[in-house]
Amino acid sequence: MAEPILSVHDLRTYFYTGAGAARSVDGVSFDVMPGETLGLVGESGCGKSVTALSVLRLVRPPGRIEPGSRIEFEGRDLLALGERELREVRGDRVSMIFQEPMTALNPVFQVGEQIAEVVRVHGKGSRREAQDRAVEMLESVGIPDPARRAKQYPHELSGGMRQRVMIAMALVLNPAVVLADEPTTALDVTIQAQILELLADLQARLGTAIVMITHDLGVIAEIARRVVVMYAGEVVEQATVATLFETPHHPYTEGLMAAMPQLGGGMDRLNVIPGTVPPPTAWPVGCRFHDRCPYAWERCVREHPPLYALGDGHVSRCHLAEEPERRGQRHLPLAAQQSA
Ligand SMILES: Nc1ncnc2c1ncn2[C@@H]1O[C@H](COP(=O)(O)OP(=O)(O)OP(=O)(O)O)[C@@H](O)[C@H]1O
Repeated sequence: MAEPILSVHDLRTYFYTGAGAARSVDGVSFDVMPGETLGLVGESGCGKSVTALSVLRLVRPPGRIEPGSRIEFEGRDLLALGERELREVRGDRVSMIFQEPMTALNPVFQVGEQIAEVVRVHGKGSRREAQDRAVEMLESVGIPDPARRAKQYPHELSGGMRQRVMIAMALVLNPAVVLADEPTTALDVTIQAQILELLADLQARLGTAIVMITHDLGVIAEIARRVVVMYAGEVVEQATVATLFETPHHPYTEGLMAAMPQLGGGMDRLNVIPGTVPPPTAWPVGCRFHDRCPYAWERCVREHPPLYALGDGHVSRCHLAEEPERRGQRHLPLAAQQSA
């Protein structure tokens, strides 16, 4: 079996705010294999973005990656690298695509120049070569008339085009891993499908591993092979996409699935998981999902579940792994529903 290209091990990223330590990422581990697409899914506030920012060490104070966390990339410990070595990895070997290209692109530079700059900063070509490379890249992300578009400013492009520019920028140095943080959320559905297709196509051509961060299981179903489900700063389930969709184990995953719009399902109200993600300064004791869980019992309030192995790499942070007969029964009042 191949070695992972990226290994995140027991990652803890805390923010030291006035309200106490926000344990936004709280012991997260997962591996990314070369060339694969791994989905990272969960509701807003579960710690997905902070996980990605931590991998690139872009977390700023009052945020801090806690001692004991380990991030290995191509066999090197990213958390031990000096600033210079880190800059060589960032953008070159590991890059990121952000949700909102308007904030990630510089409004006062032509888009071609911005892509060329990435090439130059990493010493991968002269000014001229970098510009040619930028135009080539714009063409490969499906931008028509790329030489002309390269001379335009971000505000002159549509949202979908800007996202293509971001993708071009993230891929120009042919990185081994791309962290894509909700890259299609701000786009309408048709453009969203085109961008996902583009990413899948580029990945097949370039062999890049993609970590696709999203709150949308539909996106995961379309593009990923394996999926990591996050809740309240932790991994709560991990499986192949096929296993997760056929036999989800964690009640949180079940809830996310029930909330997915069904094809042809009309305008019926979607099932939503009752309650909200608690603030990271006050994760519940026991299972962090217990007050929103349809099956929780006393043990869930007391005992924080470990990641139970269910076979074939499927893991779930739920005591149902040991007491499956409890599924379908509710033993505690559903606090969030009562207060609603
Ligand atoms: N700079 C910061 N200071 C304090 N808390 C922060 C900071 N950045 C993130 N957090 C907190 O960390 C938690 C996790 O945020 P994160 O953005 O990773 O969630 P997410 O799952 O990616 O959600 P979203 O999809 O909304 O980005 C949130 O509760 C957020 O408030």
